This record gives sequence, structure tokens and C-alpha cells, in this order.
Amino acid sequence: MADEQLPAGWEKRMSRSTGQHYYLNVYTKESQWDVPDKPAGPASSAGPDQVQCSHLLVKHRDSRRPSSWKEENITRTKEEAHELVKSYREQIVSGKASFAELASKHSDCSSAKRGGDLGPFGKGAMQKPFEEASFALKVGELSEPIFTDSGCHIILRTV
Ligand SMILES: O=C(O)CN(Cc1ccccc1)C(=O)c1nc(-c2ccccc2)[nH]c1C(=O)O
Repeated sequence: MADEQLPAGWEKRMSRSTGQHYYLNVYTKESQWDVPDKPAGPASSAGPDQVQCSHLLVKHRDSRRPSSWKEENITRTKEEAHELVKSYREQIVSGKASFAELASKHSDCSSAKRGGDLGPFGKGAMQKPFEEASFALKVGELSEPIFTDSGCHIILRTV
């Protein structure tokens, strides 16, 4: 397809070994041979009024619970947390690292163990800033940094 429109987050690549085209999700690093007309992520039980997202949370000393699986007592400032989240976002967007890789290493949320995956959720389940950012994303899209009482997040909508 000459001027195919790909869903957000997908790029057309050529296989060095076979010369065939394939499609790469630049955020999740998933690749597939057919045009990505499916949601950029594993099918899930997300209902019509739900989204499925992964997130990377960096807490700070003013977070509601400044402690995590990574760090007993989190002392970084809110500004330092924001800088870290911006650097992680840049690594993901530039293709240097995948979302799941950075979330599993650096997220202060317990979902780090699942590459940041939160599963499907509807309205009313999450803190308002998180919900609003999640529902504003297209499938495969990565949010700008957002703040909740828990800390600073980037969110990847997967379904
Ligand atoms: O805010 C608090 O008082 C404590 N929390 C809430 C929490 C704690 C454990 C599991 C899930 C949520 C967190 O700080 C927190 N929030 C999140 C969170 C926030 C927004 C969306 C998804 C997860 N994760 C965590 C966590 O420790 O793992």
C-alpha cells in the first residue's frame, strides 16, 4: 500500500533478511507482518466503555505513599520525578527502549511486574487526572507526563 495510514505508534519496516515489509509498534516493540488494523496490543476483555493501559509511575517525596517495591523511602523531588519521566518517554519515542522494558525496571507501581499493564478499566476506577489522560489516548498512543497524588506517570493505551 503506497500511502497507507497506520494506527498511532506503528511504523512500516523492511526485514533485512527477507526484504519483506513488516510493521513495528514503536512503543511496545511488537512486530507483525500484516497491516496493523487491530488494536496495538493484546486483545483483552476491555468492554465498550473501558480502555486498557500500561503506565510507568515515578514517585516523589510528596507522593501520597512515597514508598514502592523499588525503594523503601522515596526522597526525590517532584521536579526530579518529572525529569526522569520525560527521559523515559524520550527513550521510548526514539525507539531506544520499549515501554514494558522501562516500566518493569523503573516504575514505582506494583504493575511494574507486568511491564506496567493495568488491565482494562472504566471511568471511576482511577484518579481523575489518570482517567482523563487514559481516555483521551488513541490505541497505541503514549501520553505526555501527568501527575496524580501517587506521582508522575506516562501512560500507554494498549486497547
Ligand atoms: O496512592 C496511594 O496512597 C498508594 N498508592 C495506591 C496504590 C497502592 C498499591 C496498589 C495500587 C494503588 C500508590 O502509591 C499507587 N498508585 C498507583 C497507581 C496510580 C494510578 C494508576 C495506577 C496505579 N500505584 C501505586 C503503587 O504504590 O503501586
